[in-house]
Amino acid sequence: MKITVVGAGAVGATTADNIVRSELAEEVVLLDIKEGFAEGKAQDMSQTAALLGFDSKIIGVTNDYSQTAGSTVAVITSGLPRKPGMTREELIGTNANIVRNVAENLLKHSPDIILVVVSNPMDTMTYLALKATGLPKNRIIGMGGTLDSSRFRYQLSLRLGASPADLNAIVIGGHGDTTMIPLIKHATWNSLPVTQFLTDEEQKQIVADTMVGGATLTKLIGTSAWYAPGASSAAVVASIVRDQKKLFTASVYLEGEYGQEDINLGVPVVLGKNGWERILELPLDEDEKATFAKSADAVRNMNNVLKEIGAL
Ligand SMILES: NC(=O)c1ccc[n+]([C@@H]2O[C@H](COP(=O)([O-])OP(=O)(O)OC[C@H]3O[C@@H](n4cnc5c(N)ncnc54)[C@H](O)[C@@H]3O)[C@@H](O)[C@H]2O)c1
Ligand SMILES: O=C(O)C[C@H](O)C(=O)O
Repeated sequence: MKITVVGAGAVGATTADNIVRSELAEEVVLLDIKEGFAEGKAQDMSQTAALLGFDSKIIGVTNDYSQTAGSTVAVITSGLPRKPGMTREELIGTNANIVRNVAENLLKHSPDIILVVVSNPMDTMTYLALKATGLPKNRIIGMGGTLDSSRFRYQLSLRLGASPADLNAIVIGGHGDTTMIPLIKHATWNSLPVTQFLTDEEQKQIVADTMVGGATLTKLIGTSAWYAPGASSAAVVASIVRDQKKLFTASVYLEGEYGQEDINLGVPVVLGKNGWERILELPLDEDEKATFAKSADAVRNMNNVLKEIGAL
């Protein structure tokens, strides 16, 4: 099996590193547009094999899509990251054309490919990849909710003094500072509702800190994060290539689910060898439904920009 990662920058390289360490495929292809960059990163990672004991091969290529031929999955991380003070949405002008071009090139060489889109603004980039390639909806997956849910579990773990692994908590909606929806009423600590152990004030703070998780790191680091994004992308790939049927929040094309049409938005899905295989409809209360509809409106406005800038 072959897995391709496009973009050998912070997130792409970390994703590839997690994939080879976990031996998710015999061959991993890392592709970047910058001459020699992916080759260098791939060589560096290959030199950890003797220490870490993995057998996966990783090769780096400069914009040569013929080397990606026959990939089962590709993760698209190419494009600009935000700088402190920016929103993810401000990246659309540069990233839309990059993502469109990359998705089309991947498909030319791997007609059965499943695409995992990471580049921001992620929900809109996922929608663009779907519309540009015409791939069946189940084979286009936006990675954002998996990361946001992991950050949500981190925030809960800090307040509760609990292990993040004992916490079950998901974030649905858009992958934006104001569009994500951490579902605290549905979150559990080994099946006990976390709301039993937290004041209203604490719950509000956890939700707010989760929503600005990416912005907080961008301010601290000077560019956006990569360790948790890379681990999240690799976890999504693992569930697909190992047919694990794990439940993740991912940005998928909605056709009536959650009251939404013609939009990619984060909802709980089962990920397996066919891509996203099933959407789980959660029983949302009226407040949550209204917040989800508002999140959809904001993402739809971004999708409309694709036409204005000629990307769709
Ligand atoms: N969805 C998420 O949860 C999530 C999480 C983190 C980052 N991101 C997004 O991922 C993207 C990458 O972030 P990063 O920190 O790795 O940035 P980065 O600048 O470190 O890496 C991006 C890489 O893309 C490459 N690139 C640009 N155009 C290309 C093209 N046409 N073909 C191939 N490669 C190309 C660049 O040369 C660069 O190496 C950003 O848009 C960022 O906002 C999303
Ligand atoms: O915050 C960003 O811009 C990058 C990414 O979407 C993240 O959440 O880390």
